[in-house]
Amino acid sequence: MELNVNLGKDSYRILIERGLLKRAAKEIREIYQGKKIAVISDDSVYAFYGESLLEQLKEYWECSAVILPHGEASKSIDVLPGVYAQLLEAGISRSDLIVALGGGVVGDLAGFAAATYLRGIPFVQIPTSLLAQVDSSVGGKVAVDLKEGKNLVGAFYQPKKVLIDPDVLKTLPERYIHDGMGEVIKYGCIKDAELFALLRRAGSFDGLADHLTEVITRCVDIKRQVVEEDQFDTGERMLLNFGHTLAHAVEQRFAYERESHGEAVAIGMYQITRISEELGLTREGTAGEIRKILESYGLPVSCGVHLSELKEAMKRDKKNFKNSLRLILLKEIGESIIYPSDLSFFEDERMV
Ligand SMILES: NC(=O)c1ccc[n+]([C@@H]2O[C@H](COP(=O)([O-])OP(=O)(O)OC[C@H]3O[C@@H](n4cnc5c(N)ncnc54)[C@H](O)[C@@H]3O)[C@@H](O)[C@H]2O)c1
Ligand SMILES: O=C(O)C(=O)C[C@@H](O)[C@H](O)[C@H](O)COP(=O)(O)O
Ligand SMILES: [Zn+2]
Repeated sequence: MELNVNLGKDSYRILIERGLLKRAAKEIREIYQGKKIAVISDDSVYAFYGESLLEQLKEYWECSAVILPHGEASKSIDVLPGVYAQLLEAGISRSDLIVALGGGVVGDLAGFAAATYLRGIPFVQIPTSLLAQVDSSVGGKVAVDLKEGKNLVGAFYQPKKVLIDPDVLKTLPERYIHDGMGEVIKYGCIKDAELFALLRRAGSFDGLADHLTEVITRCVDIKRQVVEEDQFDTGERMLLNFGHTLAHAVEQRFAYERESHGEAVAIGMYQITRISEELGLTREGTAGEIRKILESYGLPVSCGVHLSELKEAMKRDKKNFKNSLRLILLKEIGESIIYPSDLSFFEDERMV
């Protein structure tokens, strides 16, 4: 399966195919004929796929590897100087290439390093987690976290190609299968009632086995369309942030150590829909449907925190405009809207 992201001079192809990782070098050769490649990965992913990828790449290029500890802590601004130093040490120049091999943490960090090192060098995404395959590897949002909030330093910087091999999900720990399903369910909620129904029928990730490539493709295709329409997040693209105003605040509240991103998005989607349904902004019964599907895919819907504890972080949401929050709400499953509001939408004493 092949999709083309049409963004003028920043256009690129996304390939989705089982076994694709085994011919990554051939695919990269189609867009890159330079001298050196630096692969950025994390220790867990590298242990499974790093050496065999480097072996392939070494047939054509001089290769080096930057290997970070796995986990969200590696997506910190404090990690960047070490990454830049290793790129310099390997002699990576503007005409060389970075390959991001890993989940969303690696993809976001390596993409931001690529956007900023020497004022920008090209990069390729090889996403290995479900979340990265359905969401983070596409669209060019690259970023690092600050202790004050998620993704607060970043750029819009598109990859030159995205290589998605669903076979690598066989080694993904169960927690991160669930985590990725948070974003998959998000796509159903905001834009694709049919996808939501398919997920509900399948009932669990194992039940989706026969549809996995189709589900990944469907999510990526929604993201492609949205990004083509609004690359820089000034309108339509904000819909992809459904659940994220609360999610990012929950992640920050526990210093990125407790809820994973997909878990926090699950909590955010359910809780904001619960409130908007109470306010009569969302069709009755929607929050219950979201809760049911999230739970069936092993995701949480609450985290035992008062909304008052999340407000400082929500003030830093990137969608905020002139002191007003822009919330993403559902009218019903499959139809989302941008709803201008303020912090009074979130009652201090409510527990989420
Ligand atoms: N840029 C975007 O548009 C975008 C979209 C969604 C999420 N994100 C970001 O993505 C990050 C979360 O990404 P994630 O959920 O992939 O987390 P992650 O990158 O930490 O990966 C999860 C865990 O799975 C391991 N792993 C990954 N692939 C594996 C594989 N195939 N086999 C074995 N282990 C594997 C990793 O080592 C890690 O321990 C968050 O920082 C979030 O903000 C960005
Ligand atoms: O691509 C987008 O746009 C998204 O909002 C996708 C989100 O799933 C993702 O978590 C993104 O990184 C959030 O962006 P942010 O601008 O809220 O930091
Ligand atoms: Zn997200």
